[in-house]
Formats: sequence, C-alpha cells, structure tokens
Amino acid sequence: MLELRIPYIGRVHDIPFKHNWIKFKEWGDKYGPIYQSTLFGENHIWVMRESIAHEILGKRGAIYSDRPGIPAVPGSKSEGEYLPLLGFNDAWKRQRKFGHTILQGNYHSSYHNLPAAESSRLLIKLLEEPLEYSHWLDQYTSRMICRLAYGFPDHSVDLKKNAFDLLFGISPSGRLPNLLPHLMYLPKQLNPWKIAEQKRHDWEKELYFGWRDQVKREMAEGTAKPSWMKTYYDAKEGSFGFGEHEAAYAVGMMALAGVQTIGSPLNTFMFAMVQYPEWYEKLQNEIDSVCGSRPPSMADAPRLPTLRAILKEGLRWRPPVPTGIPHESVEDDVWNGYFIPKGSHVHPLEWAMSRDPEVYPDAEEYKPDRWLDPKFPTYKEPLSAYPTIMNHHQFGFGRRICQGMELVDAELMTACGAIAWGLSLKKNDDLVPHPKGYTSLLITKPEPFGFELKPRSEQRAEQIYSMWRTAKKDDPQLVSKYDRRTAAWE
Ligand code: HEM
Repeated sequence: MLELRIPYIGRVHDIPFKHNWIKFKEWGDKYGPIYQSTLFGENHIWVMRESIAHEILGKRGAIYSDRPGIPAVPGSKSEGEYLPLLGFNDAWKRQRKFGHTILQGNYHSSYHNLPAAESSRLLIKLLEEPLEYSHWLDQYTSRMICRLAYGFPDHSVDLKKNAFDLLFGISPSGRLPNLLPHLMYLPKQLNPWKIAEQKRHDWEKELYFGWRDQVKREMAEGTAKPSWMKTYYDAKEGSFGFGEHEAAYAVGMMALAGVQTIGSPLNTFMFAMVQYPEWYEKLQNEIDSVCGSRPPSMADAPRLPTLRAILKEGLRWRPPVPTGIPHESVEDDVWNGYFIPKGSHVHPLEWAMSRDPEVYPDAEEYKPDRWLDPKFPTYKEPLSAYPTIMNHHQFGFGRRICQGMELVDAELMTACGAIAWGLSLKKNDDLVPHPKGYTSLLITKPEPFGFELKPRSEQRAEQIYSMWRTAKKDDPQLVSKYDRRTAAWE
C-alpha cells in the first residue's frame, strides 16, 4: 500500500494535474505491478502488466465490467447516453449489440471507400495549409465518422467540438470536480461546472437530435446515403431494443468516439516520422515497391509490414489513452492472494503496460523494429498478418474492449499510407520526443510542432492533384465549405 496517505483523501495532493500517468507508473515501479490507494473515499487499483489485466478484467469480466461514474458528468453511468461510460446495465448491452452491427458486422464492405476518398482530400488540405496540419488530421477523422454515422460530412466541425467538450468534461485534468468530486455538491447557482455541463449537454442533444432528424428526412425523400443512423431505421422496429431518443445518442456517441481517438495516433505518426526520418524513408521505399504510382489501399496491407509496424509502435510509444479507461468491480474478489474490494476503480495503466521491460526492451525508444525483427520478444510471424494493431492492449480488456479497432486500422493505414506515398516531411525545429510534449486530457496528442511539408516530387504532386480531381467527380461530398470553425457554438 502507498505510504503517507491522508485518511479518506489518500494521496490526491501527490497527483500532478498534468501527465498523471507518469506518476502512476512511478508508483507502480515502487509498489509493484498491482497496487491500490484510496482517493476521496474511493478505492483505486492500478494494474501495470497486460497479463494481469487480462486475468482480472478479461477472465473475471463478470464482476469487472462496470464503470465508475464521472463526477463532472452526472448520469454518465445510468442515462443511456454514452456507451463507453455506461454501467454494466441493460442500456450498455443494447448499445453494445448495436455497435457490433454497425462496426463489426460487415467490416470489409461497410466503409464505402471513404478512407481512400477522404485521404485524397487530406493530402490536398495538408499541401494547401501545412501549418494547420493538426486541424486537417482531425477533420479527416471527423468527416470520416460523420459520413459513416449520418451519410453526410457537413457537421464534422460541430462533431469535433462536441467530442472535445465531452473529452474535457470527463478528463481528470479537464473539469476540476473529476479530481475533487465534492465540488459537485455545491448548489447550481454557485457551481460553474454544473452550469457548464448543462450547457454542453443541451447543445449536444440539439446536435444529435438534429442530425438524426436530417437522416429521417433524407430517408423520406429517398436521398439518404448508407449510414449507421439509417441502419437503425432500416431495421425491423424494435430489433435493437431502444427507441429514437436512445438511438440519437447511440449513433452520436459512436460518432464522437471516432474523432479525438484516431486523431491522436495520426498526429503521433507525423511527429514520429519527422523525428525519425530513417523510418519515414524505409516506409516510403516499402510503399513505392508495393504500390508504385498509387497510394496504398487496405488490400495492400499484407504486403506493408513496415507501415503496420510504424502504426503499432506509435500506439505503444505514445498511447492515445495513457491512463487506460477504468472498470469498476461489483463484488469483493481475491486475485493471486491480493484482495480487491467491491466498488474498486481498476485502471489498466497503459503507460506502464507499454513500458513493461520484459515485453518492450528499451521501452522509451521509438523502435518499429520490435515488430519486424525476430530478436525482439514482440516479433510474430507471418509478417503478412503481423504486426497488427488489432487487440493491442491500448484498446482495453474483456467485455469492455473497444469496438472501433477495425475502423481505426482502416483509417490509419489509408491516411498514413497516403501521406508517406505523397508527401515529404522534414524537421525544422529542435524537436525533442519528450513524453511531456503531449497534451494532458484523457486522450492525448502531441503539442503542435514545426516541420516542412511538400510533395515528394513534381510528378507526385501532379498525381496527387489528378487523383483529387477524379475523387471529387466521383464523390461530390468531398467538396465542402464546412471545414472551418464557423459552427453554431461560436
Ligand atoms: C486509436 C483509437 C482508439 C483507441 C486508442 C481506443 C481506445 C479505447 C479504450 C481504451 C476503450 C476502453 C476499453 C476498456 O474499458 O477496457 C475503448 C472503448 C470503446 N471504444 Fe475505442 N478507441 C479508439 C477508437 C474508437 C473508435 C474509432 C470507435 C468507434 C467508432 C470506438 C468505440 C469504442 C466504444 C463503443 C467503446 C466502449 C466499449 C464499452 O464500454 O463497452 N473507439 N476504446
């Protein structure tokens, strides 16, 4: 157990507001691969090893699949609105089943060629405004998911803002009551966090209901494109077990889940490729030899192990969710002689798992080779299938494992493949790959950094523009004026 604890409060005073995952790992290095502490009367357990997390959260999923409530987002467990935050209840079961249908049911056919089309747009936007690279990477993820969810990209700017607001609302380093829960007991008039959450929630409801109703209208007019919302209405009434109110949230939440999350490894990809040009060169050589004058598609994935290794190493080196997402236990339990009381918040500490020295030698080093060279413990054959990001521990454990992995794979492979195929990136700042050069919310990404971006050659520039002209003709939704921050919230 941790020393110097204040009864009830625990060691809250020792937890830094920023990059708290680094402190949690330091404690784990000192106290062992599983340790616990009370924070404001709640018991918290941190798990530092992937194998232990599988044992507890996976094999004993029947008692470890609940979620802790989020103090600054009242009702997060119970109101049937945010699938990843729901308790282990009926709404979670219903929405998880719906998630399976829309995300995993027909993986290979369900993305409607969107990653390739939107990647073509991304290249153009990056060339037009390289300094805004992070905005365009996020726009790529937001447009992709908006189109999948509703069949139109027009609200991607609002969705991105909505995703950021919820992320801020649920992050320990976002709204203060997530660290000091008792603040939420203040009456509403004296409680800026309650007022902010009410405002956020009202705006979100307006968005989700509005987008749902737009799909309904388009369905009635016969103009609706395939989408998750349409899938809900196309199904036999009642087959998902929830009505239109919950459907608006089930689709809205799923859309929101795909914005900041994928944005993080996309930004890390740029950061790593600028920082480690030798790997960017290897990647470009691989893509040139496999694809020649066209960018890679998902069908090329078996012949692109270097691309897969770079993406997987990015997830490991700079995990998008370094604290992991906690599960809550619903019964007392003993694991390997270690008592875990009912109601514990169990944190699979991704930052520590991805730095486990037995699995990842020289863990602080960026080494895609660890997935490609037989001398590393993580190497696995055949290289046509491995490495893969599927089921990486960053996607969580047991019954609450992430439902979006295939989509993440498709978006990252296609966008990062297109960037490496088309663009030259060059460091122009004193970049230091320090772990604290990342933001501190629950989903983290690199702070802005400077680099030079241009087409790899004149010929490649011509290919990029010609590809874009064809893509626009085939898919008019690619031309959109809704790229800027002109949304309702301004
Ligand atoms: C790099 C991108 C992503 C990362 C790193 C990520 C990570 C995670 C993590 C850590 C969890 C919690 C797992 C647990 O509790 O054990 C989770 C849950 C979830 N993710 Fe993802 N995710 C990503 C992208 C996506 C996308 C694109 C979608 C959907 C479009 C998605 C949908 C979900 C859902 C629905 C859950 C909740 C599952 C549940 O609570 O039952 N995720 N994700």
